[in-house]
Amino acid sequence: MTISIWRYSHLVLAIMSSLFILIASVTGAILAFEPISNQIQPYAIDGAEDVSLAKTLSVLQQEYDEVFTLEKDKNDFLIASVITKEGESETFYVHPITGEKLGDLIKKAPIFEFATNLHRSLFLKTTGRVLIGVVSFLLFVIAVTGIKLILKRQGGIKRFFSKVVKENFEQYYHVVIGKYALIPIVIITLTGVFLSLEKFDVLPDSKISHQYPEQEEVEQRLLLRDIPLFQNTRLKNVTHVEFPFSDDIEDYFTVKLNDKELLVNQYTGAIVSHQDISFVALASYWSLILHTGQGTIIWAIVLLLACVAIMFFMYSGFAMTLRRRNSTSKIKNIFKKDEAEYIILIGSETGNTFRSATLFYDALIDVGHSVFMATLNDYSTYDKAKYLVVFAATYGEGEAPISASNFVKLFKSVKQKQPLHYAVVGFGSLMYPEYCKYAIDVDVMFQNKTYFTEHLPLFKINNQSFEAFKTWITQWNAQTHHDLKIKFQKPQINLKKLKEFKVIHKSEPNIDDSFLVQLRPTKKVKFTSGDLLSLYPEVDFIERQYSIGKIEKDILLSIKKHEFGVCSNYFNNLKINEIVNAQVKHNLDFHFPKDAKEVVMIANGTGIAPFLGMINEQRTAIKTHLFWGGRTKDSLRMYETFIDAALYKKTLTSFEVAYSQEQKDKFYVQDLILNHQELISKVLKANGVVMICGSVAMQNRVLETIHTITLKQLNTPLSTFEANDQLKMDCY
Ligand SMILES: Cc1cc2nc3c(=O)[nH]c(=O)nc-3n(C[C@H](O)[C@H](O)[C@H](O)COP(=O)(O)O)c2cc1C
Repeated sequence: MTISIWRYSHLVLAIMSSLFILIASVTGAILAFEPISNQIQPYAIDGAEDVSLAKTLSVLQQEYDEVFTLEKDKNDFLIASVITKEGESETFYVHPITGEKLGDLIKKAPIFEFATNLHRSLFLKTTGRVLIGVVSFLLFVIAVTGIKLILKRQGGIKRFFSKVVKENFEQYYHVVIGKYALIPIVIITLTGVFLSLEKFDVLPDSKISHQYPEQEEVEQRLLLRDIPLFQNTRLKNVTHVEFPFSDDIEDYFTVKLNDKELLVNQYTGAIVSHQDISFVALASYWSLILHTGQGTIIWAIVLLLACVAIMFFMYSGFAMTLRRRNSTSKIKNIFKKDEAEYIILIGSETGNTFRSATLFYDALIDVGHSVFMATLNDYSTYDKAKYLVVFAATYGEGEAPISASNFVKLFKSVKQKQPLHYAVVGFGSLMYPEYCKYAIDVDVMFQNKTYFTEHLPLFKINNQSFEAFKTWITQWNAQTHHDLKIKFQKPQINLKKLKEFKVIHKSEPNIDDSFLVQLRPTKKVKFTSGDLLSLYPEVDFIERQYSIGKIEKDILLSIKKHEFGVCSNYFNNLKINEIVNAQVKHNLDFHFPKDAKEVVMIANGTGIAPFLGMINEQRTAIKTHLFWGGRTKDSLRMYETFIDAALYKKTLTSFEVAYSQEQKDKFYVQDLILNHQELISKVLKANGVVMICGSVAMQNRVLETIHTITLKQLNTPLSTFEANDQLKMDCY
């Protein structure tokens, strides 16, 4: 619930101030170019910072008839105001060592002039300045609530920079960019507020006033270069020097340094008055630098990127809100709650779970069932229902998502009139210690009510995996004797992107109907083991993906033939030298981790293909262990040459196999993992990586086993290793 409050404030403030934030960020981005373009002007002199004030002042005195001021501008260039030997009064950039004129003062370009006015006051003078000040403050609050939301999402400060789960483009980049841009945005907005307050004289007065003690007349005047203060002061500490107005002993040099202002007797060089610059003046100085990027190209670039990030946040934030609204308001039931045989109830916070629920709803409707879909918060009695299916995400720390916030209460008070079959599908993320906790709680609630009978055991889905969802549909079909077809959106295929691959080898299907295909690209194609090969059969142009093992320059695929499988039969009927049109999709998250010390690979069935490539490709000294689960010894045969070659080359350290059908008691790859728990915990503890490829059912069992192992051996939940990017999975 707390998450919703933070998200709500974040959104409401963003909507309220969106137009102004847009103006401020666009103009801010333009203005960030001003310090950059100034800095590339040739007025900065190498080593000038360490030149003594004595040197510069005396050279100016020699070169010009009279000197009024020497000051550093916002770009850290030195400016002198003088009367030249020709009697001209001039102000220009000056060389600190030779005293020569370097150039005329930079004039502000009209675009920067315009952008500055719009940025500061929207051309509305005081009203505009107040508005911008308020918007700056609102943006500060938005950034702070954003940081709070990221902390909640990532699971605390320690995990702030750890991996972000990608559910969709906008959500992913909103969080990823947010992690890096929010701190600069907090700085920009706070300094913006400060600068606004300063303009309205709200801050304590920071003006310096000196006491002027009476000075005794002296006969001799020290040369400028002999005045100790000037000798000991480097230009880097000076901001402004004003020469005495006349030769009167009571007219002084006024020297402004970074942290103080001094009056210096022009005859004796004595410091007549010394005043420290106030905290407010110092804060004002730094606010201006941090807000405008004056004098530093790097910070100006950071400011520019932060402004661009704000514009992206506006787009992605609103896109996410629209998506959330669309998915929740999309429920358009054909049947009323008391007419339907199937009831689908959804618990979702950000709307993604609605996607799977809607696909299931459509599939049931397509085969002629009466279905009613609602949120868990709308839980009620259902007169004709026989099945109740819950799709529930988990939020906070194992808590209910917003559309299920009231469900527990309702469940206690609503009594169903007839017995119902139930199934719960949990949506969560392995990044969180309380993986799918809310769905687990809901499942237990059903178990404890006598009028509910379990139709399917609780099924957990990690990161909205579509492959896992399809596995659940297969289980549903088997249990219910349905043939539900999930209609997923056809990805847009660009036929031009398809490449040609020649068939080099194809094995005959083995005892499990699995076979190997070796393909060679006809032209140069970049790929590595773990990438995916996408095919779009002409029947439906629906994408089918296969995990690639790279053997030399060829692609090795391991494919299981399904009786009516379009693609698997297509592959099985291929002849040597035939051409396959397909596209390589890079799967960066499933590449071999070249910087890990030790790697454990776990696969079942055809999931071994990418690992066959990795163990043969790998040339580093990374210890690599492969665990594989298959049905019988015959199942392994076609992979043996690759495994033996890798063991011989020592690119594979160990290979362990679990056969489910070779002995009386079934033995699966997860049992094998349990038998090697010391190795698993040792690898994870040493920052090693565990890679899993194969069926979703195997993946779930293996993850449960590893979770038990890490809890027992390392007292750490699996989520810690997932957040640390030590788990790489590609399951289907
Ligand atoms: C702040 C936050 C907290 C989360 N907490 C958990 C959690 O405790 N357990 C879990 O399994 N998933 C957790 N998740 C992951 C969500 O359940 C997962 O992203 C889900 O797919 C979101 O579905 P929805 O878009 O329908 O709300 C959390 C996500 C966020 C952003």
